[in-house]
Amino acid sequence: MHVRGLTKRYGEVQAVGGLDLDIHTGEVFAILGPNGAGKSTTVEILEGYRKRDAGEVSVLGVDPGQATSAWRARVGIVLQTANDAAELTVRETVRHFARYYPHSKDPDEVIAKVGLTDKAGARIRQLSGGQRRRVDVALGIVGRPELVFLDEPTTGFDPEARRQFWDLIRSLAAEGTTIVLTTHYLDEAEALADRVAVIAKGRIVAEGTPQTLGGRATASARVTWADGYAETDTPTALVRTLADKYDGEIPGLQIVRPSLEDIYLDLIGDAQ
Ligand SMILES: Nc1ncnc2c1ncn2[C@@H]1O[C@H](COP(=O)(O)OP(=O)(O)OP(=O)(O)O)[C@@H](O)[C@H]1O
Repeated sequence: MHVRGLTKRYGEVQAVGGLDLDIHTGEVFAILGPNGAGKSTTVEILEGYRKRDAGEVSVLGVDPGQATSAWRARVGIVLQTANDAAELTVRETVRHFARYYPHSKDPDEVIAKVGLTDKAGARIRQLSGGQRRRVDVALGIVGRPELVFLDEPTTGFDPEARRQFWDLIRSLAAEGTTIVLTTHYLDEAEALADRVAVIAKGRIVAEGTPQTLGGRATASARVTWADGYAETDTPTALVRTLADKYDGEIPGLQIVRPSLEDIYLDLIGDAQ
């Protein structure tokens, strides 16, 4: 996926202002950014659901602005469940969607994969919010897409459901599916993403692996021990000195690098 100079305005609001992005086949890519940063606008343009004002966009080798039904069948989009499906059962809904695609997966396998086998006969309206999100995901993947877009997929999930969902994403990724997700949960980005991009005010302000984003891996470390603390770029040297001083184990030793959230908040703060 290749994006250059992507621009979108809504009247006076510059939602996306010259955004460049490359997402590689088979990777899990997370798009982070504060409310109103332009994430949904960008993703909707990539999905072919929104027109851009300017810029070059290629998704699976096709301009989504000129999308054909053959291209759409290769792209999985996880939307919020439409309420018109409320009276159908989970199995009926997934079967119904499977028929839209030329090479769809077995609906019962997909239901099992999202952990809804026990609820396959339940009506959509009888499901909890988290269970409905799983139906959304089932509908997004039943067509065997090469690329899946997930917009804030785990909002409203309980911790166990989030972990199960992460496993599902990992298993999709292991099958070679490219995954683009937006999320406000930095632990989710860290757990799932090969690479992340931070968008602020319609532009990418940083891009990298969750481990190295914004200089995270080389950022100064905070070393704390029983009798003191220090911020240092050379924690190993400090630990060596302390080990000599204590002649062995350093009491209460902790070495902390900035979390992804620390880095993210710095990046967002700088962009304001
Ligand atoms: N249909 C629209 N008409 C007018 N303005 C819009 C429209 N959609 C989005 N915007 C504006 O464009 C900007 C970017 O919105 P967008 O929804 O892309 O942000 P986002 O990063 O997805 O935010 P969130 O994290 O809240 O979902 C915001 O200022 C928003 O108010």
